[in-house]
This record gives sequence, structure tokens and C-alpha cells, in this order.
Amino acid sequence: MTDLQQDTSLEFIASNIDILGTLLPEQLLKPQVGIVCGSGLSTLAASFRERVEVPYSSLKGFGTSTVPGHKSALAFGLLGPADGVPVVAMLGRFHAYEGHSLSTVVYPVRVMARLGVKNLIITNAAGSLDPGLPVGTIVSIRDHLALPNLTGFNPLLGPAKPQYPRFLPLSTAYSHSLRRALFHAAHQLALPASAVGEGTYAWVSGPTYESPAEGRFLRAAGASVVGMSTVPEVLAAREEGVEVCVLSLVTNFVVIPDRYRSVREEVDAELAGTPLPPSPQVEVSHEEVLAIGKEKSEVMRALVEKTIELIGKGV
Ligand SMILES: O=P(O)(O)O[C@@H]1C[C@H](O)[C@@H](CO)O1
Ligand SMILES: Nc1nc2[nH]cnc2c(=O)[nH]1
Repeated sequence: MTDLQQDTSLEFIASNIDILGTLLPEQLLKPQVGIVCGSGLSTLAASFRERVEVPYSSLKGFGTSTVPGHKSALAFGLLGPADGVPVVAMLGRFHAYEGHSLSTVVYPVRVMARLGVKNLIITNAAGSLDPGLPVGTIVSIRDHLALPNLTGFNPLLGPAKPQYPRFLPLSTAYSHSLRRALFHAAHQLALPASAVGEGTYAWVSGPTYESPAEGRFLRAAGASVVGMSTVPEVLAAREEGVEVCVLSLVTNFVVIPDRYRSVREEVDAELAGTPLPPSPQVEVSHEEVLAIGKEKSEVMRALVEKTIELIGKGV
């Protein structure tokens, strides 16, 4: 558990930049692209060249991630051909359900922005609400539905600060040009069209997975996938003027129609001598989420790396 309200003053964040100045070579100190690694996706930083890992514990204001599949370190390095693009990755993020304040959840994004990051690729593991987005699909997020934001749990609540807009528009939160770079990257990697979809991410606080009715509700409200992270980071990044691209890896289904069959019908049919086929009793688990992350880590890594290469070329 960390503090209730993280210090996000320019001076406090600048003290981290001083610390990093003592730990990193000059060429890594001004990353252009940031990556947030979702559950089980820390391998996104596996191919960084000249890689230096800085544990969150060496920095000021960072919490500790307590979720399996999340490390607690920033990885700095170079990606892409020739000299490479300087990049930084969060190996592990903070979730509000761990007991972190929302200002702690978004703090690393603010640090990345002050280091010079202009484009942020945020990844997460998510449950699918749409039969057209099966397990293993990578979903390019084009919009979000944030019930916590609509009900008074918005990470940007608080006194106005001169460096930030008071009323942040979200109609363009998910960068059109970064999403274009992503789909160009998918084409260049010859990924089948079904491998990368598009959709709307529903942010819920967690830590419970959705009840069937909650899943149906979110789907009826227009969400394609659901997860417990990302939206706070998107808001902070947009407030900092950073362009955002979000990739959700579908690790499980939330809405499974057969799960809702009437038990009365089932018993009546059985007694009438015409039993129905067994009704699926599926339960999602974090182990399953991590297993799919591992299975898809290589394609996620390749896609993120190619996208960063294309961003560097201005595609
Ligand atoms: O950090 P992400 O959003 O990738 O993690 C998801 C949401 C929960 O933290 C966890 C549930 O399995 O995975
Ligand atoms: N809320 C939520 N988060 C997830 N993260 C991975 N799968 C899920 C899911 O089904 N629901």
C-alpha cells in the first residue's frame, strides 16, 4: 500500500530524472517511446539493446507491483534498426485494486512524459465481451468505457494545476496515427487479419472478475473487452500531452451465452427423459491469463517493436 496522494510536482519528478542520470548512459536518458507491459507481458522489453533495468525501489514515488506477472522495474534500451530508438518500458504496473492511490497508479506515466516520451504503447490482458474477438486476439483500442470515471473515481479529480488542461477531451484519446502505424506493422509482419482486431475497452476496478450479468451489461453498453487497468494511464498520458496506443490481449471470454441456461429447463428436460447437453461451468483465473500472455508474448513483442520502428519512420 502506498500513500493516498502521490506527489506529482515537477520538482519531485525531476528528482527521479537526477537519479536516472546517475544510472543510465546518455543515449538512454531521453526515451522517445514508452511501453507499459500488461499482465505476463514483461517480455515486450526482451529485445531492448543496451538494456538497463532500474528497480522501482531505486526511484522516488514508485509503488511496488504485487500482482503475479508484473515485475517492479523500468527497462531502458534501444529498439529498431541502426542506432535504434531510445525506449523505456514499465515492467509491471500498479492497479487501484492493489490498494494504490490513482495518483500512484499513473505516476510512472508522468515520469516517462517528463523524461521525453512522446508516444506511449500501453498493453494489458483483458476478457472478451465479443464472440468476434476470441482468446489470443490482440485488440487495438479505439475508445473506452470507464464506469469508475463516470461515478467519481477519476484519476484526474483534484485541484486544477496550471500545467494541465482542466477539462481534458477524450474524443481523440486513442491516437489515430499510432493506430495506423500499428495496422501497418501488422501487415508488414504478415499477421492474419483475425490476429488484430479493434474495439472499446471497459475499465472496471477489479479485483473480482465479472459476474455473467456484469459481462452482459458491459457488452450491451458497447464495450468489446474488459480489464482492470490502462484507462488511468491513458488519462494521465493525455494530460501530459503524450500520444497513446493501447493493445489488449484477449486472455479469456467473459460473455458465454450457454452459461446462462435455465437450471429449471435443465431439470425438467432431464425428468422428461430428454436431457440437455451439460452446461459449461467456466471460471477465469489469473493463471490462465498469464498462460495466454506467455503464449502470445512473441507476436505481441514483434508487433510492438515493428510499430515503434514505423513511428520512428513517421508512417
Ligand atoms: O495489468 P493488466 O490489466 O494486464 O492485468 C489484468 C487485469 C488484472 O490485473 C489481471 C487479472 O487477471 O490481469
Ligand atoms: N475485469 C477483467 N479483467 C481481466 N483481465 C484479464 N481477463 C479479465 C477479465 O475477464 N475481466
